[in-house]
Amino acid sequence: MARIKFENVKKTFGKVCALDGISFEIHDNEFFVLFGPAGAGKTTILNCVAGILIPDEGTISFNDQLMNLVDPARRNVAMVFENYALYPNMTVYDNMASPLRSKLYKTDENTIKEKVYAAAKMMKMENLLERLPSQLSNGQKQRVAMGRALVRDPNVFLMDEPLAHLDAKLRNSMRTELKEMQANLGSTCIYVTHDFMEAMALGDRIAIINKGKIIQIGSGDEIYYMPINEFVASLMGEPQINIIPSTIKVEGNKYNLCFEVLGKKISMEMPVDEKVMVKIGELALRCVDIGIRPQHIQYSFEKIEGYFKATVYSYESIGNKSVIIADCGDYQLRMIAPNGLRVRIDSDIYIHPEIGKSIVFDCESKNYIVRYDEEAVKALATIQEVR
Ligand SMILES: Nc1ncnc2c1ncn2[C@@H]1O[C@H](COP(=O)(O)OP(=O)(O)OP(=O)(O)O)[C@@H](O)[C@H]1O
Repeated sequence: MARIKFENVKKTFGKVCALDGISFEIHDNEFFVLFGPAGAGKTTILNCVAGILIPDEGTISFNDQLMNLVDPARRNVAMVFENYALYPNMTVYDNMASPLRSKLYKTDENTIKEKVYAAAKMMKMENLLERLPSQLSNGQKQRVAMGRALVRDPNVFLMDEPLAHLDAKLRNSMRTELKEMQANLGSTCIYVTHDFMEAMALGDRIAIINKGKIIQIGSGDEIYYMPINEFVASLMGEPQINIIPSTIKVEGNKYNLCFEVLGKKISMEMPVDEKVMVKIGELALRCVDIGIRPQHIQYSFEKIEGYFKATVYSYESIGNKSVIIADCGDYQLRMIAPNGLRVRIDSDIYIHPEIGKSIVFDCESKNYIVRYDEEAVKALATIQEVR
């Protein structure tokens, strides 16, 4: 298994800059997730590790050994793709055995049998070995593709959205199996996904990629609770974080948060949190974006003191819960609600954001400034690292 290091790696395709001088290091045995929007550069990173692409600039090394010019076949990486890439006319057994029968890894048939059966056991598909790919479900095909990667002892597993084609239930169970498998093998794994839940569930660390740049690297909790900017905050969370453009008015030792809802000025006293107050004072903050997760917005359909009035824009189920979106004028607020409520679109809704759980962003640069309970969140991230 390997430590993998990128230093100032740049890769362009004509005028498109797919990787814009990125640097990062993946630890030995780490499950490292690449997470970001379409076209961010995630697959290009995998292809550079595999040797399918050669960087224009910068270096890639495995365990401090320079890899830029090493042939893909000699890098000993195992790739698992979204489209499985199985040989249609070979049985599951032969598909799984195929890497060990290649010229480079030529292995005797007894050893192949041992390895194929061990991988089949791990992927719980011993009963499928005689079937052809056409006789398998999508989930089973994906297991074969993983099993085929497992028969070798690769430096690194590269997985490009391997669960994307599976239904939600299977995706959940495969997620758990994948994590278990990786822990058992003690392997380095680079995993690309668009799915926030998958990134959180699998990644020892997550790298947020956008426009060929690494925006933030950290544990799921670290990035979720302390996103470096509003872009990262909006990627990390479903439904997306709410942003309320606000100003801070200081009256004596009171800090009031002022914002508009449907043309009406609202003022809420900011709860006292030493770190937040010190930052506001130090930076003389006046204009901020307040980030609040949907689960931290209280609502009622009856008037309540301290709640402000907005209008219901939509109410939609997202599985085992629903999301109410309220129209507040220049912006909308998302909040979590149970399924099965009788909610009328355009009706009044009374809202109370829990400012004491919010994140404060700079309204111009959109960068993170401070959050409530920052010390507790940092401690949580440290506990994770120690684990
Ligand atoms: N062979 C290529 N020729 C031209 N442009 C390419 C090529 N491969 C990738 N690109 C461009 O490089 C950028 C990064 O692509 P990449 O596939 O790495 O993104 P991604 O993050 O994996 O996206 P997705 O999540 O949609 O798969 C994109 O703008 C893409 O269009």
